[in-house]
Amino acid sequence: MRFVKGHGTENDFVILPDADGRLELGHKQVAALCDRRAGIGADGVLHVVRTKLCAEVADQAAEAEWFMDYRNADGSIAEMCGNGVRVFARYLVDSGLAGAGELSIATRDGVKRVRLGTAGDVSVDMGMPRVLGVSGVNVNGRDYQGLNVSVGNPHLACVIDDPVADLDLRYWEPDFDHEVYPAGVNIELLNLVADHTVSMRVHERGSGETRSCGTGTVATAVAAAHGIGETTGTWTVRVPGGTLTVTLDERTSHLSGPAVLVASGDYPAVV
Ligand SMILES: N[C@@H](CCC[C@H](N)C(=O)O)C(=O)O
Repeated sequence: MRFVKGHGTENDFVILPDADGRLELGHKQVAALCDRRAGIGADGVLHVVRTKLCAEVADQAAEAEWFMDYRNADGSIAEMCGNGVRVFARYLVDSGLAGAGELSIATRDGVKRVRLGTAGDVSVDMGMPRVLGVSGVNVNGRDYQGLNVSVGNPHLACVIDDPVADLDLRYWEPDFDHEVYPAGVNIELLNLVADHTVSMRVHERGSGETRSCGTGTVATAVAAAHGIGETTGTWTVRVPGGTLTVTLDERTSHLSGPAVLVASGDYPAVV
């Protein structure tokens, strides 16, 4: 099975080209591919398949030839992945499946418009994030409150006073409100570190702590802006794997940053 490996600010993905929709990807297969010791290793899988072949998104086929069928490292399915869609676009262009410049990609959260810049950056129109209320989470005995933000997928973004760099999240099993988040949640913990600049750590649903999360940085920007009484503006979000830029306006949000392909090869079998 052919694969390509890529990442966006070290949120890393196994890309599986499957133009004709022949691959049958189950939870176990995805988890085996993403295993960092026994597999290729990644935070998730980007299955590249023609939109018209997938019933769940076939209505997007007129606008977007390719569907980003995203899976978390544990094999679970998510609606959207902000870094994933940027890496997916990089793959389509570098492999000749799409022309450079702007392109549309089908996702479970609808068609996303992506633009490849000349300096290696990839930007995506993430749509209008929705603030759904407030909720709480316990981190190693400390209770934090945050904003419940939908960026197509669910987030709890908490502005906290404790420095995020000092948090020990190695054995953390997020303790969140299951009535608010019946399908699980991605949790962002953030500090304001300068004007419109935040440091963020994230625990992703289905993948654990990752070094970056695109939808998470959008939720983070929304929560940070909310904390200072704003709803629009440009935010720099520092994550363990690099830096992303989020712009919020009255209609939508944009996410921008690097997206690179680092390896390709043949994987012997999908177990
Ligand atoms: N890393 C992604 C988000 C991937 C999906 C998430 N774990 C979920 O289950 O909702 C991003 O860059 O947005």
